[in-house]
Amino acid sequence: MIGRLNHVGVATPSIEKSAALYRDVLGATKIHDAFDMPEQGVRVCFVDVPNSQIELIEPLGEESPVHGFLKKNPAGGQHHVCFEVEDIYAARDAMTAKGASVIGSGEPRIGAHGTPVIFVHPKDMGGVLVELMETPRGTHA
Ligand SMILES: CC[C@H](C(=O)O)C(=O)SCCNC(=O)CCNC(=O)[C@H](O)C(C)(C)COP(=O)(O)OP(=O)(O)OC[C@H]1O[C@@H](n2cnc3c(N)ncnc32)[C@H](O)[C@@H]1OP(=O)(O)O
Ligand SMILES: [Co+2]
Repeated sequence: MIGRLNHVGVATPSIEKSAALYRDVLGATKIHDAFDMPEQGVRVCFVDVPNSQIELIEPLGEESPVHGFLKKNPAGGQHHVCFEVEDIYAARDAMTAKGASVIGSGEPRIGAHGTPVIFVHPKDMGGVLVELMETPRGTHA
């Protein structure tokens, strides 16, 4: 069911500093402009790597889901992995049917690439927060 690894989410207290790390130390050549997603409580910046991306995420607002993570990991760290799926509703129903907890109401929300996403709780994913994202139309999974 899961398709391509779309991105690895990395929480950071400073997108600016983390972007400089990926550019100046790791040699990333394409750092996209950061943008706010108030409805998701994050500021986001994508760093291109061959065949995938790093998604730098900074908390936005007091209710941000990233706040708790940074309290435990003040320097930031690997936050989630995101896989592409063909049909987000079918993926959601499959997760629920297999006993994996879909976070929130279960209704997919629009993610950073403009397609619907869900999150599956780390307690059911071997300790890894898993994001499932519907593949943007016109691309392959
Ligand atoms: C959607 C826009 C963008 C995109 O790509 O499109 C993004 O990806 S934005 C990413 C930020 N948004 C989210 O992460 C939404 C889903 N996350 C959540 O709802 C929460 O972060 C949640 C429920 C995973 C954890 O909530 P909270 O931190 O309040 O819970 P606890 O601190 O009590 O943690 C419970 C339990 O889970 C472990 N945990 C927490 N975060 C992670 C993580 N990122 N990876 C792995 N494990 C995590 C935590 O250690 C606790 O474990 P325990 O053994 O019970 O101590
Ligand atoms: Co993500």
